[in-house]
Amino acid sequence: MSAPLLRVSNLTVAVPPASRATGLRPQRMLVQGLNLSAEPGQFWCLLGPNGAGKTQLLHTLAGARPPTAGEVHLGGKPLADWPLVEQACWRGLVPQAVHDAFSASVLEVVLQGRHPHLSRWQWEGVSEHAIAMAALERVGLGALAERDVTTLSGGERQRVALATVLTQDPPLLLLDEPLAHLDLAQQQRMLSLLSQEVTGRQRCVVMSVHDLSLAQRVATHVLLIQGSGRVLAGPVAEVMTEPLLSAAFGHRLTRLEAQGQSWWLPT
Ligand SMILES: Nc1ncnc2c1ncn2[C@@H]1O[C@H](COP(=O)(O)OP(=O)(O)OP(=O)(O)O)[C@@H](O)[C@H]1O
Repeated sequence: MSAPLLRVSNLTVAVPPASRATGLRPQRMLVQGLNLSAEPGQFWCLLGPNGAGKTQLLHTLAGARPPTAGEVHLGGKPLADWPLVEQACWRGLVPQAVHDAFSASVLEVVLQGRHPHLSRWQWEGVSEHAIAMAALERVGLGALAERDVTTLSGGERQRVALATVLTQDPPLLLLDEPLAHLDLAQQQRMLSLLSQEVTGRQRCVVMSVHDLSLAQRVATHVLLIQGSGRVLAGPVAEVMTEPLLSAAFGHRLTRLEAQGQSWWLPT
């Protein structure tokens, strides 16, 4: 049997204590003892209140910060054993916000997604341009290919970040609130695009999101950060229940069924 795409064993993610006057206090546990396996064709939504640890967990899964304890395996190999360039062929991370320090065209930025696939001195060629342009068309920004990326709106920049990870085309996509700046129509468009990647191309997505109704629509599996290091990981029907979500968010949440879909409302 082949190794899972992503395997997390006994993972702990902790940050320094919240208050400065706590020199001797232990670290604050965001995630403690997490185990999970994620496979191609699965769409994981990462849920939890503000400050719960979604970003820290995604960055740990991406290898952008070391685990406090435990291990992350990618394709059967510890993350730390992957050379960085090969790691980038396996997983892509779209951070919550991107700050562009320099002017560059939108196409140049999206083309960076191909860099892990090129050898050290190789320039992007016709096929790299075609892949990058196709990704830009998919996010509806083909017409902005020549625009300076620093002139984009927040929602446009977020779609450029998605086009970049589509151009990178890793089997595992780690996305930190990729819908946050998008209007309702663009949210639907990007979600169906990501679902196509999962169901049509057997990619695996792990995406943090605050809109529970959107999560319910696409998730096959859910990671729910419950506080004090507890994280529940499992199939969507087992984790997205009224008692579990209400307890995690500290507010009563109700699921309504309408138009063949589930809608989550605070009550
Ligand atoms: N270097 C650090 N030192 C101390 N605390 C930190 C550090 N980095 C992150 N934190 C804290 O860790 C917690 C988790 O942060 P994280 O960004 O992962 O939350 P999140 O679930 O993504 O929140 P949001 O929904 O608001 O984006 C927060 O309380 C944050 O203040």
